Amino acid sequence: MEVRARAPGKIILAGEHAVVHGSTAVAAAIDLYTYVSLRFPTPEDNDDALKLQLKDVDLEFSWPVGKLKEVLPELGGKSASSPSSCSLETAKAIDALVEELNLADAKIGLASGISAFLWLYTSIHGNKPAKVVVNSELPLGSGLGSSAALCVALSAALLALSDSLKLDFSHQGWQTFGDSELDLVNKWAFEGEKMIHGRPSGIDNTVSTFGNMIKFRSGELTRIKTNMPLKMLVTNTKVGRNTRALVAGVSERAARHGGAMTSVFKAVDSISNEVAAIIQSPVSDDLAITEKEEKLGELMEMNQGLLQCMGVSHGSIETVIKTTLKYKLATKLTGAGGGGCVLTLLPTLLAGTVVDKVIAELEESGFQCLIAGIGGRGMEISFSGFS
Ligand SMILES: Nc1ncnc2c1ncn2[C@@H]1O[C@H](COP(=O)(O)OP(=O)(O)O)[C@@H](O)[C@H]1O
Ligand SMILES: C[C@@](O)(CCOP(=O)(O)O)CC(=O)O
Ligand SMILES: [Mg+2]
Repeated sequence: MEVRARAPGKIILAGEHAVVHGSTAVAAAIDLYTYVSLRFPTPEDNDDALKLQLKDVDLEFSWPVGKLKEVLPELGGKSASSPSSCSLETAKAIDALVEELNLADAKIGLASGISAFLWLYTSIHGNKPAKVVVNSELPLGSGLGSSAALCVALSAALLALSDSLKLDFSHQGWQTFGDSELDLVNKWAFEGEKMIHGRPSGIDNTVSTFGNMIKFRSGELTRIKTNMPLKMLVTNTKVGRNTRALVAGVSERAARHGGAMTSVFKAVDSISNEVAAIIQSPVSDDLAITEKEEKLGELMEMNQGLLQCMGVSHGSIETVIKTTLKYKLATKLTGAGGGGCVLTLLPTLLAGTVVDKVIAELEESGFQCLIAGIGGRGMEISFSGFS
């Protein structure tokens, strides 16, 4: 009896960080996924532990259910159908469990992901023994939303085997949920994101759950239908960073310079709305597409300038911007910044040889490039071993 769930990463086309402060942002799912499989042991397995295997970082953890009952006794009988936030007291108890794992300094960033796992698992399934395996096609901690993809895939797998969803176990292959079940997954995933990011806007878990392209503002999503081909080069600077710290840094700057930062966030809001309008407006011919691409490129550059004002750019990001500018291509960071991934708009009529040259030059500088499919599927699940 096993369920497998997958959830995509994302790119933010406009509005990261400002979206935390109430501005509009535009995001799209990408075709790189995080997978979570969940299996409950049979009585013959004689297994009385909750096990978590994180394949990407080659780590495995095991908590005897007796220990979970002792440390998190109040989580035994929570309702999967009503997502709730982790209390301060429970967060402390979970932190203590994670501290006992003695993670190496280089892997300390994983602690928040493991805490999110423990919170989501015990909230939905109490102290039941299980084996959970996680693996991802996304680079972790690089701005492509691996934290949200993890929380969405985890919530989907946990809910799929809970009593609160009625699902067709006999369905072969990947299937998605109805809108109200997707909503429930999204709400639980947001609670997980809170444990990882501190103060997430909810855009990453929402686009990972529902897929496609979305406009997002103050917790509300509007689906966007693209009316133009959109090709982005994603460059991973491979500079590690931490979303929680970057989000907190922007809030601190906003507290120091309230008036200026309010204007910055307002400008970003206008940029995001204009980006969404351009993407959705109908196109008649190649000339119209070129015009739209030029406007999008300009808006990306403006957004990047404002992200720099927020203090989340980085030398490595500036190097990518300078390199792509030589080819007259527009670039902005995506996600939390401070390193991580950068987006470059690839116009439809741009020659393949130019794209190859840009990629070669970026990779010579030690960066890693990929062209991801944009606006695809959201979260899905698949059952195996049911008869
Ligand atoms: N596949 C995974 N395995 C283990 N931890 C993960 C995985 N995906 C995400 N995480 C958790 O999410 C954190 C990265 O989240 P974050 O800093 O928000 O960057 P991003 O969401 O852009 O990848 C990791 O440090 C880890 O705690
Ligand atoms: C910076 C922010 O806008 C996006 C963070 O994305 P990521 O974790 O860097 O993939 C934060 C948020 O919206 O929750
Ligand atoms: Mg994240």
